[in-house]
Amino acid sequence: MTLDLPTPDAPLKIGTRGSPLALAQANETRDRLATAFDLPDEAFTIVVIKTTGDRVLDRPLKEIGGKGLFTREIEEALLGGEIDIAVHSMKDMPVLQPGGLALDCYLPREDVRDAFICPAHTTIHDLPKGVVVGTSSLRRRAQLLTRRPDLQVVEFRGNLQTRLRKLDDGVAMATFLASAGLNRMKIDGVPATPIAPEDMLPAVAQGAIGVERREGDDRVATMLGAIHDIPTAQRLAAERAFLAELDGSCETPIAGLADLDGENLRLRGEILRPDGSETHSGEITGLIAEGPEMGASLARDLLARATPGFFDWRTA
Ligand SMILES: NCc1[nH]cc(CCC(=O)O)c1CC(=O)O
Repeated sequence: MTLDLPTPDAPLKIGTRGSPLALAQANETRDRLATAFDLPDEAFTIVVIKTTGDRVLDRPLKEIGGKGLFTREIEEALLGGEIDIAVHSMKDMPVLQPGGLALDCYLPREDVRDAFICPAHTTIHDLPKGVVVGTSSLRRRAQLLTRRPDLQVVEFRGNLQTRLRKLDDGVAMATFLASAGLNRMKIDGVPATPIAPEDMLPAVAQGAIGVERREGDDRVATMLGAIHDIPTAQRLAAERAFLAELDGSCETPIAGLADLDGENLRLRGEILRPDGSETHSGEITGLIAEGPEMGASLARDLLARATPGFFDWRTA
């Protein structure tokens, strides 16, 4: 069977959000496919799609709510045939995809760590008492307040460039960003200090890019198979099973990270109250193949330790 490869006249259409980070991820996907199949860049087109999350910038993410805030419109374009593949930050992806779509191609994972962004200090412990830190992530807010309950947290929406400008303008003294985003955009001069996972456990799937396709699109499935990274898939299988058992999404204070060591996988997980007043963390190690069961089991273990009302804020 010969693979019907895209050409400049019939290019493969790559759907993505329009932020600089999303475009860097789409370009990386294109470059990997072009290299794998020895194709020119012109055999691909990048189609930018605006999502609800991109459109609504004046409200906190948790208020807009709903799953797939950054993905729904892109998935609709995929189902409608306007694009052939969709490139996503796996951190933003719900654990289940809509019917008719498959998300089983992952690029090699970038740095998983959060970075502390602050011109004046290198760790959260050096910040003066009571100063303002900006973040729109409930997880980072809760993890910060666990360690520094004296600090003030303000909502920080917008892409990386917008957030850095807010620091310059003095809206906050520090913020957090995923190291992966900084590395992928190759921007220099950002006052960033990576934070060890022991000090701040990252979000489930942080640093991983997933490429989604239509179910049954065998041509695209074969192409994506050539750029798929199995270790990343093994780690995400455990992390996303952990998330699924907690019924969480990107905007709940949940952290999880799997690492591989030979045949073994170690999964660390953490759940928090948004104000940092209660956290439960744990870890589990086993065979890589058992990652999904380990994820579910660690989640149940943490849930069993949560005091009554731990998750009530979600429906409040
Ligand atoms: N929720 C936004 C989002 N989704 C993925 C990344 C970073 C890149 C990644 O984790 O792969 C970011 C921004 C950030 O956390 O700084």
